[in-house]
Amino acid sequence: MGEVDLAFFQDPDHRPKLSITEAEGIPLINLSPIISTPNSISDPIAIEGVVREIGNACRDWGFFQVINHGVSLDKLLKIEAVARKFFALPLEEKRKIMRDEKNILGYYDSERTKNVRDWKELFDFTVKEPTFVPSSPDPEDREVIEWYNQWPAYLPELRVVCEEYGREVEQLALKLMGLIALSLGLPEDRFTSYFKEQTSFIRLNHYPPCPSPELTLGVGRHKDGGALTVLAQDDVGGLEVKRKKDGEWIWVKPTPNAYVINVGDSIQVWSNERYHSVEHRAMVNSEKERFSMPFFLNPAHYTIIKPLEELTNEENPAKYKPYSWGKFFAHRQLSNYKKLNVENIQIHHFRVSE
Ligand SMILES: O=C(O)CCC(=O)C(=O)O
Ligand SMILES: [Fe+2]
Repeated sequence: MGEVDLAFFQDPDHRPKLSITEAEGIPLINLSPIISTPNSISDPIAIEGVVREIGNACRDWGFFQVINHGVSLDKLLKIEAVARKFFALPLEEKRKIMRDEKNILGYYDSERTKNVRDWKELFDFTVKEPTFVPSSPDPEDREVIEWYNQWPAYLPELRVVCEEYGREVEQLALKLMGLIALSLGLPEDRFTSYFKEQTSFIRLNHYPPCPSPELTLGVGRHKDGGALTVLAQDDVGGLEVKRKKDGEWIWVKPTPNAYVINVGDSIQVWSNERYHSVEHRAMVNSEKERFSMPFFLNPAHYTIIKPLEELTNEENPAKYKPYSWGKFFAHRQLSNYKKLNVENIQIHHFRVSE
């Protein structure tokens, strides 16, 4: 990536501010009471405390960080190191495993968010191989296709390290869904069946230094469409979250060996807006490259997403009409390739008007 092309310029309203606000940061939650180690005894009071903290964070912020999360530091360090090696490969090597409209997994360097180019390159891989997804967003089209991972021939360790890491971070994501269910007064396994044939994937993001960080973003403002995102970021920082109470963009200060967790659109709908999926974006800077790694926990493609019956009643009727996760997801993926003239699909398109 050399000179900054106009396609990367954000509209003036959406350009990053260079002064950083981190006065009231997102909550930091210690998961040690729920992560069992061979000698630990689970303490119901401590677990209740964690559930309460998670519920409050989901309600007030839609974002939180977790420490003592059970993912081994060794696996995290290994994947960070191999991600650096991968992005340092010559472009022609990376482009050999380029993703496209049909084979969506692999390398990509021209992603758009809300039709503006993001200053980044990425590598996507799925944790369930193959992953079944609808072939198109068209509701009449019943065809389902299979996604397979693509791995670079010159870096065989990438596959091993990514697969090992994926298994651990998936456990953390599912555990968090259990805690979120409890925080909503539901059984811990309330969401489990939605993820049997999950469409989750992991993304390795590389944000190279950018000569015009005041005009561009590494990822433009957006909400994550799935259930939950479990993000590892390096110590450079750049993630910003739109604070619910006043709409201010807040810098998420990197915490060593912590994950940043955010509620996705699906939880907003399932919870009938007890919890909200919140906008976020990633800034770039002119000096340092940055790496981040989100795990997007997504339901099976055939999941119909709608407010849970347990959380709705006559006084609090469902705020959303049911929609197919697979078709929503297929629509989102397509918009990464085609410059759309209309707004990308959003959950508010299914919102029942009040
Ligand atoms: O890199 C980051 O900090 C955020 C990435 C992100 O929000 C995304 O990929 O959805
Ligand atoms: Fe995101």
